[in-house]
Amino acid sequence: MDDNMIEVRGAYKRYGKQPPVLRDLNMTVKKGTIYGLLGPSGCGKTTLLSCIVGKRHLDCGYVKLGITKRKHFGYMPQDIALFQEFTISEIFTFYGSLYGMTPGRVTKRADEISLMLEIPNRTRYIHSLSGGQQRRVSLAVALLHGPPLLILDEPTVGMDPILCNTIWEYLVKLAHDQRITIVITTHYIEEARQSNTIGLMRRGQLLSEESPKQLMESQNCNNLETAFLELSKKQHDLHKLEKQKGIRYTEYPTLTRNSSPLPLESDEWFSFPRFLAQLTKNIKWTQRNIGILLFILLLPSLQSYFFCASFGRDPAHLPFAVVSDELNGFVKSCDELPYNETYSPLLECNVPKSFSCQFMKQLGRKLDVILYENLDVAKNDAKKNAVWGVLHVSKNFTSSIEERISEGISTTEVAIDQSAISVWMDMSNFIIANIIRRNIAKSLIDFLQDVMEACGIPRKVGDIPISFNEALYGSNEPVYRHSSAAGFICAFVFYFTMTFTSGAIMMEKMYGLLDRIMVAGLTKAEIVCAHLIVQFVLMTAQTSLMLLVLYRFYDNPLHGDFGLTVSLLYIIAIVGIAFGYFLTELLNEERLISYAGIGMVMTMFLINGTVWPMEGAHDLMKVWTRAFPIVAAAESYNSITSRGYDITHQDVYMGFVSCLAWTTFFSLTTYWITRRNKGS
Ligand SMILES: Nc1ncnc2c1ncn2[C@@H]1O[C@H](COP(=O)(O)OP(=O)(O)OP(=O)(O)O)[C@@H](O)[C@H]1O
Repeated sequence: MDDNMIEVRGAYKRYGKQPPVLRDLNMTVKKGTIYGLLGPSGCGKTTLLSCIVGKRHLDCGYVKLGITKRKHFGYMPQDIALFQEFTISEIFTFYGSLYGMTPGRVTKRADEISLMLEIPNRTRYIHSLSGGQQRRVSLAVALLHGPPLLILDEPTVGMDPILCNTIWEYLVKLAHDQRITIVITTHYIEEARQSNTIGLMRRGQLLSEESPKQLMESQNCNNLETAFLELSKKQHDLHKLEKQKGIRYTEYPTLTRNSSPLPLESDEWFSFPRFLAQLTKNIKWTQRNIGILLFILLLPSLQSYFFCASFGRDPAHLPFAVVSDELNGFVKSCDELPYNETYSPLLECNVPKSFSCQFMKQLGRKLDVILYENLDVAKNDAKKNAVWGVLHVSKNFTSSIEERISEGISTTEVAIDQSAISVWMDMSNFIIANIIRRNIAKSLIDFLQDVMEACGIPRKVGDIPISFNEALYGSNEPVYRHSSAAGFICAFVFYFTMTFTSGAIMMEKMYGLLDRIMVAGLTKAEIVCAHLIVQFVLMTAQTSLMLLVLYRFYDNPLHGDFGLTVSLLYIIAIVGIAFGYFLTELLNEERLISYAGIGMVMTMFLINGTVWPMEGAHDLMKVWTRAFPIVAAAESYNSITSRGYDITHQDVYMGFVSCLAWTTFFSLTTYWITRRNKGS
């Protein structure tokens, strides 16, 4: 190994169940040399490099390196892998900090490399550069810290020949003067003439590893293209022969996943300067995307406002038809009554002239009463959805009610029938139908109490004989929104943190940014901590605004300890973050993560009591849904805010326990999937 910078022996690698990409591959790269790795598209060059830099595990075999630290790599991936919202200078500063360079050294190196690579003004943003310019910046990042080993995946694609030549001259000089080892892949075979060694790769194997001169001599030709063609033909003929003889090409070794260790052990698990570089980058990214930031900050409070302003309020202005036979044929409306009161011989007091008018007066406070003359026309309008229903009062309503009051149990059958109000209703909307029924019943009681009062009888006599005392929890006039608020808040805090986490991670993952910064030495712990800090600042701002809307601007109940309430929200946010990480590892595709997130939050709304109390669910559902993330937390939140319970109450602490359990589950599963993915 002393002389060698890279040794790959017996390397096998495949993705899932697909045919192997590397099979029994051996490779040797000498220190201080340029190794040109050539081969057709899809032959496995990038896969081999990703195993060398430790992005992936080999299935079998090993990679040995002559370096001991990640920052000894200078890695330029095939993708541009640069943060688009940053300037060239900021990119240099970021990577310089990861590599532990002083600001002065970063500037000095950046000046040198920028000159050689003709990098544009360093105040320019990456997104404003052409593809070729971005590629040059990407190469500059790999060269920045002057590492002893450079791994460059197609650095010259899309560059003009003069610049390509300059780059090659520079690389040759690096290898010769500074004994830097360079592995470079390229599709331009002739370009690789300047390498010390050329590895020709085909179908997951190296066909040869020789100097360009030896290679051409051994294949009796004077250019590398023809040499590669000759070797490919020989490999093809050999396979054909082996096939004819019934020899199987190579058995794929039976192995367990991740059976080969990564070539470099991780650096120290946490370095403060690296963490600070990542944190600064995250903060800058958030500042640069002010639109997204405002959206993230304001959406929860806006949703809270929509929730409070529209959800759970009693529906108002519901049109309802009334047909009163008392009026028809006598007067057309209550306003036309010649006088309001009359003496009732039965009750022996002055009572309203028409009880149906008195009843309508009460009903009109709760519904939009529309008086009809004809019952059929009213019913027809109800069928046409013009009114929510029809209420019919008989001709002798007033006298029969009087009889019911005065005669009590001796009331005649006729009076009982004629005092009954008939109703036909559109029952298609559960909530509206029940509210109307409640309003009609309440109006009748209020009207009867009015009559009692007119006759000097205590109003109470007209009430139903149930006394609803002061509510133990909540109010005697319950508001539907209050009972849904807990489920709403918990589900939203979970969803927003999950979305922000998965969005941030996927943004870095998608363009190879995450791989690149990890190859540069950043550890998962540093990435997670830097993310958590930004996430917690945002989450604090989001939650404060949300709480302000819910509890300051609107009267949602908050009877329990405020500190406990906020602690619960933070712990729910942690579950959201853990779930966000879990999804990014499990699904690895933004679209699928969005579907999963939306699916999860919709399910939550259905089973955490936001839409309907779970007391109405099937017995089996009641049991397992309690184990679902955030359901126990929503119950806990409701118990704290509506009932004022403290942490010693089972309903409260079970919410915390459930959140901790789910966080642990998501974290461990994410860790396991991450390790598994490295092997795939
Ligand atoms: N993450 C992945 N999952 C599944 N298959 C993959 C993955 N990455 C690469 N492959 C497959 O592995 C094979 C080798 O790909 P690789 O990118 O290593 O080739 P390459 O020689 O670098 O190609 P190119 O020169 O076009 O970049 C290809 O068939 C590719 O489709």
